[in-house]
Amino acid sequence: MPGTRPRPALLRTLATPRGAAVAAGLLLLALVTAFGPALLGDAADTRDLAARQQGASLAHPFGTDDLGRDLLARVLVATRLSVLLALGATAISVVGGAVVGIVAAVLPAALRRAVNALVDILLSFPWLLLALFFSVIWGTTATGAMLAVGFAGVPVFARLVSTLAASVAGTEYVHAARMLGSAPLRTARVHLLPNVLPPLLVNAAAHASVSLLSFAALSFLGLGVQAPAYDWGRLLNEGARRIYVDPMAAVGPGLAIVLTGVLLALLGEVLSEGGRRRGRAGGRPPRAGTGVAPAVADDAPVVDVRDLRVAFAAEDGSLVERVHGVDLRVAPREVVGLVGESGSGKSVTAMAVAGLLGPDARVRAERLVFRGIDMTRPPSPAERTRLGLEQTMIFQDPLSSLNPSLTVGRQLTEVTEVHARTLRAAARARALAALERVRVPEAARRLRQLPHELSGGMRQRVMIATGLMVTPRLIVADEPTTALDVTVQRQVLGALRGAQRETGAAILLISHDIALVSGFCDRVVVMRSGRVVEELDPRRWQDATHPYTRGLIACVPDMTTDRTRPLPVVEPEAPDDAAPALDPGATDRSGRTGPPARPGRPGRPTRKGVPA
Ligand SMILES: Nc1ncnc2c1ncn2[C@@H]1O[C@H](COP(=O)(O)OP(=O)(O)OP(=O)(O)O)[C@@H](O)[C@H]1O
Repeated sequence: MPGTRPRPALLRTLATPRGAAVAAGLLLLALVTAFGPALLGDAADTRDLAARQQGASLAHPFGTDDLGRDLLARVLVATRLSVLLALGATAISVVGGAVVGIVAAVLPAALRRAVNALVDILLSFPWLLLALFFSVIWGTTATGAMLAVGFAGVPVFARLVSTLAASVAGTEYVHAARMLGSAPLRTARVHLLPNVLPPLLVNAAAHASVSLLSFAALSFLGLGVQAPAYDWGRLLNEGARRIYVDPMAAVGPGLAIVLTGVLLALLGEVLSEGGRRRGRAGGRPPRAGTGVAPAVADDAPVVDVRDLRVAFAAEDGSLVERVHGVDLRVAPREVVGLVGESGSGKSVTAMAVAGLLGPDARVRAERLVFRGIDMTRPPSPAERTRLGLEQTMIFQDPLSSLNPSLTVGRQLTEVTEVHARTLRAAARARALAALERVRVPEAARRLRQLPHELSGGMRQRVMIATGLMVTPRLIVADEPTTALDVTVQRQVLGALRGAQRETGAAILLISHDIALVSGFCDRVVVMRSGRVVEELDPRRWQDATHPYTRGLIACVPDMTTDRTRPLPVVEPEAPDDAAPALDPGATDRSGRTGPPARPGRPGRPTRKGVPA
């Protein structure tokens, strides 16, 4: 219903029949665990030699044991020890695995490989075998068995956490948070944990079921809980001796183990279902914040690039240059279009300007300056803050640019928290105004929603709204409308234009669509194979001199185009085999010096269908 807040995903999942059954089962299990020993302790321990080894009856549904004690009462009382030991073992596995996984993720590559290799070796052993091995080390006590089962599960979670941490750490939004100067602990808390925790919890619930079974197995073998204490494994052991005479003596504790195991496994599925309902994505959150006084004169170029060269390491370790000496200047408030076929180096050029190329990129330039900041070297903390406040990036896929686990409002207000320490209420009011200005309907409700709950066009407008949280000097829009239909494209471009007028920012609009760029930009820079081939005034296409530009323009149909004939095609360029590689003095974004230069082959084709 419009205007009402949607129920959290987990609540919606619990409202399903399976969710409700799991919730009821967990409640029952919790009640028996909490109150079983107090309510049934006497019945479970009262000996009645006259009634020893009885079969199932109304008075004793599971029968009695060797000393005439009621087996149903004993199974119920054993719930506490069985469940708590399984949960304890699971906690050891999860915490131990998380520590090993996170430490492995931050270790230098060689050590990380060593830890991962050890984890792989441990994972290749059958789990119960590992548990038996550890139980010999820790001794045949209940605590020893808990430690054994717990430690046997550590490699499982170590592998899971290191994989999750590595995948989240490589996302655009974590990269952006680092660029904003967010402290490592804050980045871990705000971006890593919320994305790593849900899959970790899902796996922990499912793993608790395995721990329960393993624990029962150890106790059954006499390696777990020792007399006079008892858990389900021990009761099963005692009952198994009489299984052909009184089957219920073994079936009773067996049922308790199986039902609880199924319940915990279903809990994992319900949590996982809740996670799926929330949707998933990766990406980069907005750069936002409050305006700061510009550190350079307002009429100085926003972007000043001369002879920019960017290379990446090929698989054989050689460096392959992808951008070969690009010159680019963007004046304040200027809207510059960067067009060219796929792989022509548009995005790499823009990412170099924004300082967002990863450590695998080797950047060299005579000049690579964003508003007085030299982008060829790592920024100082003050420069990092300015970059966070003065640049806004809008990518093609907003779903991958927004943190899937944070609400729209939280992401819009992020930088105000990091840099400006604005009060949360003030930041939210600003975020609401920003959403309204880019015409996001029901802005107040949208602030509370997660990115996947918005349409593609709306997400893109949220990205543009992030630019309105600050006073950006440059908005880099990398194919911002490619994934959208034509009507929504117009709305998004309108929002972008509005944001530009309001903030006075310059725009670098990247597109392979020369028709779109010509209607939007003051100037168009045409790129091919990592080089700028021509710069044009979009109102004077007829002045284009380069055959490639002329070819691109000829491919755009107009009202006079003969629809019976195929559109012209731009001929592909010969592969750039002779691409020069960087010299050893080239630096990557972290200031490291590059390896010796060696020429190599470009890895991607340089041509894609020219836009119609
Ligand atoms: N991290 C990387 N490692 C290796 N090569 C890369 C990397 N990033 C980009 N490249 C290469 O650099 C070249 C330019 O890529 P870029 O993404 O800038 O092209 P583009 O013009 O933006 O194309 P598209 O429109 O398809 O995005 C391509 O050959 C690409 O394969």
